[in-house]
Amino acid sequence: MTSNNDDYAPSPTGWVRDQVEKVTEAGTTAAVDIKGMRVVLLTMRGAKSGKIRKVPLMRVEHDGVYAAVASLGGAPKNPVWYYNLKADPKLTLQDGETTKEYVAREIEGAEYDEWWPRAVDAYPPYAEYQTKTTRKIPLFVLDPV
Ligand SMILES: C[C@H](OP(=O)(O)OC[C@@H](O)[C@@H](O)[C@@H](O)Cn1c2nc(=O)[nH]c(=O)c-2cc2ccc(O)cc21)C(=O)N[C@@H](CCC(=O)N[C@@H](CCC(=O)O)C(=O)O)C(=O)O
Repeated sequence: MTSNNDDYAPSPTGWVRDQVEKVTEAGTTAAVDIKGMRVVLLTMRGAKSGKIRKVPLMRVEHDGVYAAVASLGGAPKNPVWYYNLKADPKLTLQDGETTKEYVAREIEGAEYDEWWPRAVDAYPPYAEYQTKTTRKIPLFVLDPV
């Protein structure tokens, strides 16, 4: 997946766009946090526009494996990036200064039940978000390429 900037489409959400800019300028996701908790930066392809989309998420990692939580603060609908990854699961994830390629795989059942507590451990507000919606917050495991 190329990431030449001419087809990069910044987030329309100001505070998110600012965090992406800070990470890009500093060259590390350590430049930002949410309530002191760590953030990773996903780069993926827009499902319809084909543009490059950069999506910061809370850092959820276990034994070197990352997960992506499509929480959107417990909103009734999935974030749009969920549909990007369903359409094209190839992405890169930047953690600190390191960026690697992954393929996103939505998980369910026992694997979901294994990963949900890890997500809540990494960012406790996820538990509250899940109480705010009947939508089951989707989880992706990111398999290294
Ligand atoms: C606002 C919308 O964003 P979204 O994809 O719904 O994602 C919403 C949020 O999840 C996203 O902003 C996250 O980065 C917010 N966010 C987290 N969001 C989470 O869901 N979970 C997190 O853990 C999380 C942590 C986090 C930490 C720091 C930070 O700065 C932001 C964080 C958006 O960008 N819309 C664009 C379109 C985006 C897009 O991908 N369009 C597709 C079309 C897709 C389609 O229509 O099917 C395309 O380009 O083709 C627009 O309206 O122009």
